Amino acid sequence: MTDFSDDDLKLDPNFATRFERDDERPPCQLYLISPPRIGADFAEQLKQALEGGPVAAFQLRLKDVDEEEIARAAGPLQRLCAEREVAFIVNDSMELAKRLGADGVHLGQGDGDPRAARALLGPSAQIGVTCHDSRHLAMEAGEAGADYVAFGAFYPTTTKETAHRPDPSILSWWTALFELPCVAIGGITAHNAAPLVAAGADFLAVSGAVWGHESGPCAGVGAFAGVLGW
Ligand SMILES: Cc1ncc(COP(=O)(O)OP(=O)(O)O)c(N)n1
Ligand SMILES: Cc1nc(C(=O)O)sc1CCOP(=O)(O)O
Ligand SMILES: [Mg+2]
Repeated sequence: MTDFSDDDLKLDPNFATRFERDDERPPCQLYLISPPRIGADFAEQLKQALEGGPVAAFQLRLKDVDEEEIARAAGPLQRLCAEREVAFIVNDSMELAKRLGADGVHLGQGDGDPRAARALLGPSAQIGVTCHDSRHLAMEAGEAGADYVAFGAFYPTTTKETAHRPDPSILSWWTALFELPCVAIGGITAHNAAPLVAAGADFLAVSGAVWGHESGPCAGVGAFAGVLGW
């Protein structure tokens, strides 16, 4: 692919200010991300979260946890998701996604090639790719067969150290040009999500605002009702 810089790709200066959601696209949906570490009661917390409102996908994102432990934790969570038709996505490892029979995998820039994931997981797997604040990375991911591209971190977050801070206009730019869904991630709460929805995010990926909600994860999901129009 031709190597454009992201500045080359900002062809229309109006993209910087055009925050009008394309009515042809499906409504923005919620994509839950697990906390980086979970306790024995997490299946109950996930159950409560899924009672709070419609959730399209759940990503098991455990950090500094041994793969066998992740596999043991996954079973009950995967069953809860299957019962509610919530896509169960594994973070980081296409091999673990294969082993668990997950619905898909989320790959960061250092987590492997989406083409290899497709070959391993098959045509129906949902493969997502982190694209930070880069139009170029997003187009590369699309060409490599990703099912969604993820931009972030839109807001400060304590869930993870982040080095990129895209402007919401990247979502408008993406949705004006491509049908492939885009995910917004990073520090998203029910209170700051509106500009991302207006800019065209197909999914809001959220962790801390749900698991850390003062009234629990059911209320944490429910808080998004207004901004997501449930
Ligand atoms: C939906 C979604 N978007 C981005 C990420 C971040 O992935 P990555 O860059 O690999 O960082 P880690 O999550 O592995 O710390 C994600 N997990 N999910
Ligand atoms: C996992 C992750 N990836 C990010 C990125 O920018 O790629 S930000 C992030 C953390 C998401 O959790 P919270 O909703 O608590 O901020
Ligand atoms: Mg990763």
